[in-house]
Amino acid sequence: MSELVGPVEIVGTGLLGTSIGLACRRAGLEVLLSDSSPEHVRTASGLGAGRPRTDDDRPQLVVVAVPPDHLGTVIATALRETDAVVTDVGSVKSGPLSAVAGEPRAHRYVGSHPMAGSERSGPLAGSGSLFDGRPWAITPHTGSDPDAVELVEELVRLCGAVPVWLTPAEHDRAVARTSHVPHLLASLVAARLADGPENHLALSGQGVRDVTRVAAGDPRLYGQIVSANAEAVLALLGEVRTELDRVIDAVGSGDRTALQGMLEQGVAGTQAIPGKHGGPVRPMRSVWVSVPDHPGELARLLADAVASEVNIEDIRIDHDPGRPVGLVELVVEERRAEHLLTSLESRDWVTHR
Ligand SMILES: NC(=O)c1ccc[n+]([C@@H]2O[C@H](COP(=O)([O-])OP(=O)(O)OC[C@H]3O[C@@H](n4cnc5c(N)ncnc54)[C@H](O)[C@@H]3O)[C@@H](O)[C@H]2O)c1
Ligand SMILES: O=C(O)C(=O)C[C@]1(C(=O)O)C=C[C@@H](O)C=C1
Repeated sequence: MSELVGPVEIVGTGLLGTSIGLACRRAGLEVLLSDSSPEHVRTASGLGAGRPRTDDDRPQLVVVAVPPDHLGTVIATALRETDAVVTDVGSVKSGPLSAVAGEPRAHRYVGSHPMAGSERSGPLAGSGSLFDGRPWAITPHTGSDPDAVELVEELVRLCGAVPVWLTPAEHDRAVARTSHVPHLLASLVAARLADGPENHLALSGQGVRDVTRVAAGDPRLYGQIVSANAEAVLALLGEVRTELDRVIDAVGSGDRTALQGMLEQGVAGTQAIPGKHGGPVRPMRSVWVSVPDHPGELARLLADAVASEVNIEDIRIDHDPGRPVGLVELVVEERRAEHLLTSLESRDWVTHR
């Protein structure tokens, strides 16, 4: 049984690399940082994600967190220049594997992919709690050393994530469905807003923000991700095209039954997404609270929610700078929502039922 004692080297100190560095430091491991941008290494070090790697360092585990186009080269270099186990966190797994397959050192390589991130890039977007409770795919290849797989599993658990084992090919089909096609469709919807008249855009509510958030991600990064998974993405885009034609027909002909059938499939899709911790979906409900735009009010609301002994599963803040009051959405288990509402109201919060 291999034990992760460090040092852990992180190549690529952007959003993902810095977040992993912070999580490893939190667990007391020594973390070595490198990046083609010295400025990113400086920033990540300053944030407490580790220290710059030197030539004398001997990492136990190398985590490659560079953009997809560079993964293969950087993984191969790490295998050649160290004795370490090497993993990467790239969003597509077949490409990096084919870059090292057949190499004598490939037994030390185990691919992985945390299903956590953000529409932001770079070290300043990093967070040590990014992976808490999130699925993190581990995708060993047939030649992966079992000790190397165990070490990567330890990294995943140490970062607070939940390991999910898949083959590289199955992983790529899975993320085409859960990440890459959703991203493309979010971009298509968001693009319809770019030149929208101002008085139309003034009516942007939470719905359009929910549907388009990921579309703000770096186009260069997502261009590389989607291109690297073209086959699986294309198969699903073909399905979407067929369905889009059906929607156009149903709306155009006023076929309410067909339209409703399509919307019902959408409801079924949202219900198929597992709960945050990987278990079955627990019904959730949003509790809306008005929060005055004064320093400390949000902290007071959260303290009152904690005092109500209700677990907050998610929180969103809708704050229009022109308004003196922000609207905070607390997402809680449905069965606890009424208790939270009553408890907050008894503490003089204005809720929206
Ligand atoms: N953004 C997400 O939500 C997310 C989530 C899971 C996995 N990923 C994957 O993680 C990887 C990193 O993504 P990110 O969002 O952290 O990107 P990022 O742009 O924030 O960081 C990438 C870092 O890699 C550095 N870099 C680029 N080429 C390099 C090279 N050849 N050698 C060393 N450093 C190099 C860049 O300077 C940058 O600091 C990608 O492969 C991506 O597919 C991203
Ligand atoms: O939460 C987000 O912002 C993300 O887009 C994260 C997300 C995802 O689609 O779930 C994006 C790409 C990664 O490869 C993994 C995770």
